[in-house]
Amino acid sequence: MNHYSTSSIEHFVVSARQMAAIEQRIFDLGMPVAALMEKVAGLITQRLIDLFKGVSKVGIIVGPGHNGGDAAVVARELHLKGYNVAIYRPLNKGKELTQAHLDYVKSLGVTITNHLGELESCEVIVDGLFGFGMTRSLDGELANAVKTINQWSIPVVSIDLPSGIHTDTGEVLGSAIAADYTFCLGLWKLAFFQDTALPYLGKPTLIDFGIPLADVEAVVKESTVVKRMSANLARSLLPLPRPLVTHKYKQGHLLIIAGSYQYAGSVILAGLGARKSGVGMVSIAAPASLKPMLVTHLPEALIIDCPETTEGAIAELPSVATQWEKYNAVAVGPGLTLDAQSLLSPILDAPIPLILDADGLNLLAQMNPEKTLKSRHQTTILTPHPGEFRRLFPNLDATDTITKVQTVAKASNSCILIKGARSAIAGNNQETWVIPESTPALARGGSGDVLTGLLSGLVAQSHPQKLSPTTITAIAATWHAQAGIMASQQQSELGVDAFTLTQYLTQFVMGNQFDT
Ligand SMILES: NC(=O)C1=CN([C@@H]2O[C@H](COP(=O)(O)OP(=O)(O)OC[C@H]3O[C@@H](n4cnc5c(N)ncnc54)[C@H](O)[C@@H]3O)[C@@H](O)[C@H]2O)[C@H](O)CC1
Ligand SMILES: [K+]
Repeated sequence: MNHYSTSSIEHFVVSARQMAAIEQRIFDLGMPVAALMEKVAGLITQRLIDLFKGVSKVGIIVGPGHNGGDAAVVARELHLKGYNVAIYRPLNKGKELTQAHLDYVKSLGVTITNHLGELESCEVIVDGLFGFGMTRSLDGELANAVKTINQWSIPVVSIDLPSGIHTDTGEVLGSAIAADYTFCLGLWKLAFFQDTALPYLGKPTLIDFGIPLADVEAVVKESTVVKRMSANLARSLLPLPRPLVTHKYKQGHLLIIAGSYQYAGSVILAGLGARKSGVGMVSIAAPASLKPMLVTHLPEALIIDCPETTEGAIAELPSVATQWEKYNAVAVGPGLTLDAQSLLSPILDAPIPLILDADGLNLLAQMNPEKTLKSRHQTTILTPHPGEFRRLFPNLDATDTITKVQTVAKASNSCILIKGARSAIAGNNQETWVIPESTPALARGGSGDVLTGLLSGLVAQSHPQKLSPTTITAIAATWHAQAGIMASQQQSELGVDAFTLTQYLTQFVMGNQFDT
């Protein structure tokens, strides 16, 4: 673990297999299974009571495994507190502990039915059908029940995961409960950071039931660790510290190679993103005709005029733009167009960190990306959206974003960020990060250019913490997403144009209203 604080429960993201192993370790050390279930269900019950004040009738769905066991204990506790509880149990079989809880709750007089209709008059439904033990697709009657519940307008709280969602990939297995709230138990599961699961999760929260960190680290250190870059964690690492005695070139010199006559604004947006990163110096290599405009918008930047093609793309780079010893990082891509064809090859030889986005990625897609990237001797960071990613790696056999970034990072010896509602990042050392929040307001032209500039500006800065490029990329992605969230809260989703976004970047670093 690094010296900064990722060693807390909320920063780990586990697979179903890892969760089961952690749980097993706890049981092997002497914790009784039933005691853990009791503890977890007590916390779930209290959160339900706090969330749904004034509610009196609660429907509880109890599945065959321990997810159902949790739900049965919740049913008992709510009944004892005076709630009107009805249990829907679609499958007659069940694990022993689950069955024991059901037998007891039945003896207390709680209705247990296999007719879903009896829950239609409930004010809240608790989904304990399946948790991380779900392995097979839902079909037949179970799938129909899930569809019916989704059609009702009764709020649904899922225990651990919405039933039907694959714990790791976030895929819908046949059909899935569309929850309003999901209480994730103990540790965040991978599904919470997969775009496919998002429409089903509702508002996700973690129920920390006191898993000792030592048990988590004992299990996840051997396999791939996935970490969650929360807003608070990103903010604790920003701004990158500057020594008291320094000068602009010691704070990093970033070269941005971007722009064309057609996409002139992309250079400005990348430049504004870089400005907000705190980087010491920015040089911009762009088509010569853009210079007056660039000087107006980015007076602090050094503009390197590039000869243009007839279409207004960069035709070639002047020698000053390839004197790599002058720069600490180079960002390539925004607005280049595919006319800037010959540009990329010499840049790929640059012995400094390279950040590729947009047309930088599209140009790379034409030149055997995996092999090309592998031959580089310095850090390479790619920031594709899913479309660009597919063009780069069309034959990749992986369904979910987290596996995709991990697979490609390893095969290409690079750091990959796939941008989405939930972005994921992996580095060649298999360090993996997920970004827990974003806003659809960021799905807007120019927003990616801002991220490119911001990220590249961070990469160019030397800093005593020596964060890995993968960690830096995760920080930039969270910073960008949180600035978007802040902008949309204050200006509505309509107000989050790329320029406005840049104005919220500093506010995120200074703000204290984010507690995720
Ligand atoms: N460590 C924790 O976080 C704790 C978790 N608890 C809860 O336990 C579940 C996991 O329990 P488990 O019994 O392993 O799995 P499930 O409840 O998800 O159910 C598995 C059960 O269902 C069968 N099954 C799977 N798919 C299907 C299907 N399509 N159709 C029919 N049956 C299916 C499978 O064969 C199993 O029998 C976790 O999520 C938490 O909610 C503990 O209570 C506390 C600690
Ligand atoms: K569930």
